[in-house]
Amino acid sequence: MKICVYGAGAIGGHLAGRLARGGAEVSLVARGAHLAAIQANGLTVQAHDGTHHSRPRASADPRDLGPQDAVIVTVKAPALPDVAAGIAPLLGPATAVAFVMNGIPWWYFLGQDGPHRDMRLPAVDPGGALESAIGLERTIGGVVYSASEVIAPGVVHSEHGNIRVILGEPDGRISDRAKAISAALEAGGMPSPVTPEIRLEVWAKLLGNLANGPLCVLTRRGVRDSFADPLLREAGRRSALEAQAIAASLGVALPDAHIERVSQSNMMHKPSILQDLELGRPMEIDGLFEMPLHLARLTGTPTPQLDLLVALAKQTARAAGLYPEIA
Ligand SMILES: NC(=O)C1=CN([C@@H]2O[C@H](COP(=O)(O)OP(=O)(O)OC[C@H]3O[C@@H](n4cnc5c(N)ncnc54)[C@H](OP(=O)(O)O)[C@@H]3O)[C@@H](O)[C@H]2O)C=CC1
Ligand SMILES: CC(C)(CO)C(=O)C(=O)O
Repeated sequence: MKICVYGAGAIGGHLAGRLARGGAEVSLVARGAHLAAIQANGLTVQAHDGTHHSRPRASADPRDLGPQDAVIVTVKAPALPDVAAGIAPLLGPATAVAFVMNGIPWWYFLGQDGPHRDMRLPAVDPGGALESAIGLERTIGGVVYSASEVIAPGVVHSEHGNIRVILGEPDGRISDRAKAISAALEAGGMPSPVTPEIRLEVWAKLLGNLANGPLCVLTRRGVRDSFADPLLREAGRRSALEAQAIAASLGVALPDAHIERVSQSNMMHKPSILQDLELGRPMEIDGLFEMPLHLARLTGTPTPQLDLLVALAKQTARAAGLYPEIA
């Protein structure tokens, strides 16, 4: 299977390494020193099951890579407009595009029954660029569990954990194309269930991002160090409860076990949004923090703690020049 990973940093690098290990014809779009290192020395993934080395085709320019069976998009949300502008050369008539990222995805309400059917989300798809360039028909949703970091150009480190990539069609069908991507990932050692309920999985993951993300941005420490303070662990639990209430207001019922799971977390890992702050990269505030709160306001769900923590995290991001100032 011919698969291109678009934005092969921490997560995309891990997935590209897994796909190569499983025998897929994998290529990747990356840039800068990371790309130069991959082109010169190959891609190294340090994971719980060993260190994997591969030599995927790599370029900053999708035109070098040509049409694919599938594209897996793993950029940070602020880079999505670049993907919309650049992806055309990778698309053949039947190319599927899986968005394997955190946060509320741009396609969330498209084709979904309910009061918000077909509502567009300009904060995560400015100007509808992704919808125009890719469209709902090609789109597969994705959720990834893999605490990862680019620790040196060309080298991705993944903290031991219950890694997986959950894939799901926005309309809930279990499609052959999702199963094919899943099989390619699993062949390389990445568990990859295909679910009929991808929106539930989006929220299950977001629960964790909202529980630890704003707090870790404020403490500037990883999850374990932040949650070492019982008061902050309890604050994380309350954020998760508020996120659970937003999901419920949209008809997504997350079991209480998820609250316990995220508030018991002892990950050393620094959430990727904190990695961005530390490295001076645009932060995924809108998809991960702001969009869920927008949906809370839309459904009249009170989120007093998240309102405060996200406002503080946004100030931190603004002060670092990594999130737009209030106009
Ligand atoms: N890291 C983690 O542990 C986890 C992350 N996630 C989610 O996964 C997604 C990806 O995160 P992560 O892998 O950490 O992000 P990274 O920043 O590590 O990876 C994204 C990569 O895409 C590259 N990129 C962006 N735009 C372009 C472009 N136009 N052309 C070529 N390359 C481009 C970036 O390059 P550059 O660095 O130069 O910008 C970077 O190497 C996010 O939604 C994140 O929230 C989910 C679970 C865990
Ligand atoms: C922290 C983690 C692994 C889960 O909340 C994550 O999704 C991230 O780093 O962005």
